[in-house]
Amino acid sequence: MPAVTVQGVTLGEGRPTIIVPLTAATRADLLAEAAQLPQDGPDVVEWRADRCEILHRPEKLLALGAELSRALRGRPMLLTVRGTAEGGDGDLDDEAYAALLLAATEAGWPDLVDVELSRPEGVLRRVVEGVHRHGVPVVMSHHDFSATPPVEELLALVGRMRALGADVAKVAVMPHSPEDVLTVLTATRRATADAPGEPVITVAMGALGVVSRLGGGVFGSAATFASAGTGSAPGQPPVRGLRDALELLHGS
Ligand SMILES: O=C1C[C@@](O)(C(=O)O)C[C@@H](O)[C@@H]1O
Repeated sequence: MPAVTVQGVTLGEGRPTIIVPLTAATRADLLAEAAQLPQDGPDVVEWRADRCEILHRPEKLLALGAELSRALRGRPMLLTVRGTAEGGDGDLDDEAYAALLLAATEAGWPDLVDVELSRPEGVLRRVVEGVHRHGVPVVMSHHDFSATPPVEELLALVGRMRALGADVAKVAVMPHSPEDVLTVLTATRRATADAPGEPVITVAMGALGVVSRLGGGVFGSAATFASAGTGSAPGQPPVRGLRDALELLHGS
C-alpha cells in the first residue's frame, strides 16, 4: 500500500505526524480556534464536527467545513464525526453518518476522513468506496475508553480495518497499568513490522498513556494527537511540548 500523503504531508515520515483537534461548538469559536493555531503547530488539523452545535443541519455544517478548510490555508484537514458510542457527541444514525461523510467528500474539502469501525459493515463499505472515489484516504478508527484489549485483539482490529479498505488504521484504548501501555506499543510494533508502509495510529489514553503519545513513533505509530486548547481526549499533550519531545526522539 502506498504511503498516505495529503497536501504534501506524508503520515509518519521522519517523525509521527502531529494532529490537533478543533472542538468548538459554534462557527465563531471554531474559526477563532483555527486562527489561533500556532504556525509551527499541527501538521494536520482534525475537525471534530460532532462537537459542533449544527451537526443536525447538514447543509450548514458542510458550508462551515468548506469555510474552515479555507481558513486552514492548505493545512490538511481530517474530518471526524465521532459517535457517542466512541466517546464523541455525534448522535447521528448510521444513514445520516454515512450521508454526511459522503457529502463532505463530494464537496471536496476534507483531506482525510475518519470512519468508525463500529458502524455496520454495509455502511463501512459504502463510505470507504465513496470516499476513495474522490481520492481521499480513510482513517478507520476504534476507541475503547474503558480498557486495553490484548495484543492479538488489537492486531485483529487493525487487520479488519485494512481488509475493509482503511488507508490508516487507528486504535485508541484506555490503559490501567504500565503493562497495558506496553500492550499498545507491542501491537503497534507488530502491526507495522508485519506490514511496513501500511500506517497505523495507536493511542493509549489518559495520564498513563502519555508516553505512547510521545514515544509511539519509535514503535511505528504514524501520527499522534495533541491539543492546542481544550483537546479532545484524556492525555493529549500540548502541541508545543509534543513537538519538542518528537524532535528529541526523531530529530528535527
Ligand atoms: O481518534 C482520535 C484519537 C483521540 O481519541 C485521542 O485519544 O487523542 C482524539 C480524537 O479526537 C481522535 O479522533
